[in-house]
Amino acid sequence: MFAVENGLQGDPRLQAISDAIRVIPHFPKTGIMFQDITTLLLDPVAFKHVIDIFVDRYKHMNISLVAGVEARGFIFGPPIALAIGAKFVPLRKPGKLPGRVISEEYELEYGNDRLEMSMEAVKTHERALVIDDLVATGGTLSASINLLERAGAEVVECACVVGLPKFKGECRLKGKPLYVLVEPSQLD
Ligand SMILES: O=P(O)(O)OC[C@H]1O[C@H](OP(=O)(O)OP(=O)(O)O)[C@H](O)[C@@H]1O
Ligand SMILES: Nc1ncnc2[nH]cnc12
Repeated sequence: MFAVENGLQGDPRLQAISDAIRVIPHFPKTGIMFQDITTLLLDPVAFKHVIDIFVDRYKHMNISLVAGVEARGFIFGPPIALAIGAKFVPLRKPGKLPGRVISEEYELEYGNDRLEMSMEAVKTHERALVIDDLVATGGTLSASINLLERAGAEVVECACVVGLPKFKGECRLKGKPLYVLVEPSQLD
C-alpha cells in the first residue's frame, strides 16, 4: 500500500520526498538504479516530512517497538520510535550484536545476507513496526518479520520510504501490511 492510495493523494510532501532522493545508475552493480536517501537527509524539510507522515500514521496504533534494519533503517527508525513513545530495536548484519541473538538468512536483489536481533530486546505479544529505507524484493523485510515473530512480537506493519510499484495495492509480506511513501524515480 502506497501513501497516495491511503489518504495522501495530492500531498505535496510526497513529491518533495521523491525529489530529494538521488538516483545513481549502476550502483553498486550494473543494472541497479540505486535510490540514494543520503540526499534526502541533506534536506531537513523533506526528511521531516518522512518522519511526520510515519508518526501521524503510527502514533495511535499502540506500537511499543520500532525495529530498524541496518543500515538505513537506523536513520528513519529512531526518530519515529521517540515520537510515538516506542523502544527502538536494531536488526543488525551478522556478528555486530553482543549477547544472545537470533538470526535469519535472506536473499537480496544483489546477493545474500543475514540479520540478527538481540533476544532480550522483545517481549512476547509486543506490537512492532519494522522500518527500512527501501523495499525491492521484500527479502529483508520478510527476514525482519520472521525475527520479530520468532521472538513473540506481533508485527503490525512494515514501512519504507521507497518501494517498487509491484507493492501497490493491498500487498502483504508474510501476511503483514506494507506501507510505502514513494516509488523509485528513473526506474529503468
Ligand atoms: O527488499 P530487498 O530486496 O530485501 O532490499 C532492500 C534492502 O536492501 C538495502 O539494504 P542493503 O542490503 O543493501 O544493506 P545496507 O543498507 O547495509 O547497504 C535496503 O536498505 C534494504 O534494507
Ligand atoms: N535500487 C536500490 N536502491 C537502494 N537500495 C537498494 N536496496 C536494494 N535495491 C536498492
